[in-house]
Amino acid sequence: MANYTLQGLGPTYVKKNKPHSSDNDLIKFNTSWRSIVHRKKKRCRSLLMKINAVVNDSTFDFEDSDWKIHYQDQFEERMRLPHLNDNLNVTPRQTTFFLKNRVGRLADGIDSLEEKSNYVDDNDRALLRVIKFSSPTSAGAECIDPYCNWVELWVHRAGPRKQIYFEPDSVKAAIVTCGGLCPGLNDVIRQIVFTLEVYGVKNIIGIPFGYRGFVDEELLEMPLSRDVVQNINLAGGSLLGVSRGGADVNDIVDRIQAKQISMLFILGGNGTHAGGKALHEECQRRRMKISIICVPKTIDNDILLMDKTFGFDTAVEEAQKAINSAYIEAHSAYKGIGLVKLMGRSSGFIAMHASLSSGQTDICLIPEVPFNLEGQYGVLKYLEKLMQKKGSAVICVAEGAGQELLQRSNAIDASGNAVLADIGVYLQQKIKNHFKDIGDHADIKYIDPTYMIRAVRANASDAILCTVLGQNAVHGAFAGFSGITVGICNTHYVYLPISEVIECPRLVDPDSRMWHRCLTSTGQPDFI
Ligand SMILES: Nc1ncnc2c1ncn2[C@@H]1O[C@H](COP(=O)(O)OP(=O)(O)O)[C@@H](O)[C@H]1O
Ligand SMILES: O=P(O)(O)OC[C@H]1O[C@](O)(COP(=O)(O)O)[C@@H](O)[C@@H]1O
Ligand SMILES: [Mg+2]
Repeated sequence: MANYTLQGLGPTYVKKNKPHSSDNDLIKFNTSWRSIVHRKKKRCRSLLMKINAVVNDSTFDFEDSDWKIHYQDQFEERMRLPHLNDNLNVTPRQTTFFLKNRVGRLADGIDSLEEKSNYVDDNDRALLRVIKFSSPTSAGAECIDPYCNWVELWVHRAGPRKQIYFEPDSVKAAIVTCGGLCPGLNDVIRQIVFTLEVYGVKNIIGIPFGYRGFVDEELLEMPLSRDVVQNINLAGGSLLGVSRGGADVNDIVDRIQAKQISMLFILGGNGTHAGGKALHEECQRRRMKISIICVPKTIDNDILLMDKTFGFDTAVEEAQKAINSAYIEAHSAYKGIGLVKLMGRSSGFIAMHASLSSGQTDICLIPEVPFNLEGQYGVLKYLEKLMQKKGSAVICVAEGAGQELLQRSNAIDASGNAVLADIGVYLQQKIKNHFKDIGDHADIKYIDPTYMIRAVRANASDAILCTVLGQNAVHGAFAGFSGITVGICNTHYVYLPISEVIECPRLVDPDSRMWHRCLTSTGQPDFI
């Protein structure tokens, strides 16, 4: 039987034998596998891409009875959490974070307290993925080998450890919030401060306006305590302020050294995480005893490996309100079309989820799915049909959608992110002109709720997520980790190395069940 090689994944998959198959089956199987692989390779949108990156540059022989073990070993190595002990000789002490249980009343009327062992062991793990796909053609399948064998992949469980690597008395902790706003920033700041104080930390500061707050002499650090942060979760925004762009890594580390910061909590998205990783590496190079812990923040939900980022749920809830308004406007107008543009520079999660939750979107356009405006199968023709059939229509478009239709400016913002052309205004104009050209009437109501969906305070579900992430960030720092981020994977809270979550933005997978559910709900066809 011929050997065959599956390429294009980074690693080379060598299959020597396939039991119970003819060579013809092999070729067919190979082709379908390859096409899946190619579709997935183009965009770094799936867990599979992440997993395959694990075995980059290596050849996997799936005939080797131990291939799973090798694969898992490499995965474990990749998910290993950087620790202060990697290049410093630091000894731990017993934790100062106690969970006390009231067990009874003593004779003198005083409660007796018992310390419970509710700590997380460094060897505790959470399962990264939980579906066992029986074939590469199963919807949304993420397979490692051509037969889609089940491979358990574990990541590190977050939480308080019995041993800690800092004396709380001598800790100076700093918090900084970078990038754009996101609901829940204040909730995370608040929980970090609370938890630090429970450990016994007294010296806590806030760095104003993102990374630039380290180096701009005019920006003063803000002392933080339970009293200061007590009610900040009642408002949106960030107590500390945010910014894009900013400062040189070396300058920031100089300032960290000068300020004698020993724990740094960085709240931000993929850009911020890239900065956090660079800061961690520079601090390591200088052999500084500092824990740098990131907390992923973005309404776009574009961070790899995690179920979701905080702020996303709230943003979707707000976005849904805009879609509801667009529907009411469109439905009440004579031949009304409601058009809503939502954030999502490279990922369409907000548009997809808001369309699903509102149930009122007829057309959802996201950056991950190309579409034509003109032509027999284009959006405009479909819109004509909708108007004839229903008398009104609602379109939800993500800001990064259809950029190829627009003139690019090559402009970038202070952080180096591309400044996108306005697809909302462009669509509004195109629709208006189209209906005029065909001699029909269309009353377009355009809503751009951009900043309204992220300036609000966190909803209940995000507030809980922020609480857990904020607390776990502090536990991670005391456990001596540095260069890590906190997240939620399959409903469990975990620590991940920063490098693993920012290789590329997480994207909506057009082959996923979620996108297909969105299509089922809107009823829209392919626009290609
Ligand atoms: N590759 C990088 N290395 C170091 N710092 C970065 C990098 N990318 C972005 N930053 C910094 O991180 C901060 C936030 O980045 P930005 O992309 O605006 O937001 P987000 O973190 O939400 O993606 C900015 O101060 C920016 O200068
Ligand atoms: O106007 P700003 O502050 O640059 O924010 C706009 C950007 O905010 C986002 O919603 C989120 O971006 P970040 O995750 O980088 O903060 C992008 O989709 C959008 O392009
Ligand atoms: Mg970003």
